[in-house]
Amino acid sequence: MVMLSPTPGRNRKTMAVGIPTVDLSQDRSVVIELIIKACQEYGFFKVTNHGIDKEIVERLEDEAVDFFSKPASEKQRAGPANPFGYGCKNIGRNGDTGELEYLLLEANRLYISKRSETISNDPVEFSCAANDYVQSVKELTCEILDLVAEGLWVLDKHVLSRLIRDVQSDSLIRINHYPAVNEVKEWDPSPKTIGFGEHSDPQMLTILRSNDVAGLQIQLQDGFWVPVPPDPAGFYVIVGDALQVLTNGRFVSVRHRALANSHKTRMSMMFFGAPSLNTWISPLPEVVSPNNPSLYKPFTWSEFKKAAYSLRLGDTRLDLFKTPTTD
Ligand SMILES: C=C1C[C@]23C[C@@]1(O)CC[C@H]2[C@@]12CC[C@H](O)[C@@](C)(C(=O)O1)[C@H]2[C@@H]3C(=O)O
Ligand SMILES: O=C(O)CCC(=O)C(=O)O
Ligand SMILES: [Fe+2]
Repeated sequence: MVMLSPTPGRNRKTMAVGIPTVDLSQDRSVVIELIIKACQEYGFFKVTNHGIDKEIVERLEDEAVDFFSKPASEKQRAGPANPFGYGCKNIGRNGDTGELEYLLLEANRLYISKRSETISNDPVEFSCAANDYVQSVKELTCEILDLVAEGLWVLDKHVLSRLIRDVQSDSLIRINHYPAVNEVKEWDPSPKTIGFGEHSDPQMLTILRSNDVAGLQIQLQDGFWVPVPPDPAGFYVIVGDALQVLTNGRFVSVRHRALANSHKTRMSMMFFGAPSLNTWISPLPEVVSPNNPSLYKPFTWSEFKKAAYSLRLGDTRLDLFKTPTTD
């Protein structure tokens, strides 16, 4: 990873850094080592040679382009997002806003089929595209979680992926659409229209894919923001709060944000891998020892979600679940 000096100019807190990239076709032991390192240092990496068919991605992307190009009154039929459905500018229930519109859906087959009726004039087409995409990215999530378990020397190699494969899994899919900005102020060397404000994802793992328009940034542990170059052929992997807890803080849930100051429309699709609502979340026994006691109180995914939804987007909700001795 090459570290360059901070970008000169007014926005000093942005830095050009190479994003860790994992070619999944490499030798398994190499892949595991790279993933563990990236999750510990950044909570973020890109995967290439992931095996997901380009056509599956493009079908959902085309469906999303059709949806977002509809008149506002038609899109509202799929909204308002509370939290699921079509949302415009409002994020969550506590006053957060951004320069975007989105579709947020539960990532299960029946739910998507039902919801498709308000999203598309051809609900079967939308539903097939979304369900095929979910199935592919869910498989990728599980593959990565199995590699993580192996890399952490966890005895039950599928302990993490089983949570996502569970039929009751609370995983979500989100498609964000950031409209093009007509007028980028020429005099401003670092325009910063916030599309989606800084936050960490509450779930275990997020798989993000975008079109070829920039905007995503991740925050390093020293506070610097790093722009992530868009790569429509790759997928970005984001460690979420739940995986930070399961690994007892060895992995970091990375803070990230999306800027919306491009002349071109940006579109991103996220799969948020989460366990079922009644799953207990606490560090895996293999990452806890007398020298390394649990940093978090056990909680259910439902309790954590409730806390997340009662807070603002940028709040560090994990603070509420730390064991008293760690403060
Ligand atoms: C402001 C909020 C939006 C959010 C729920 C929350 O209260 C805090 C977490 C937010 C977030 C961030 C990652 C995902 O985009 C999301 C769907 C999630 O699970 O947590 C959003 C929530 C949302 O937009 O409903
Ligand atoms: O749209 C993006 O690129 C990021 C959005 C995001 O982080 C989210 O929806 O949780
Ligand atoms: Fe996010």
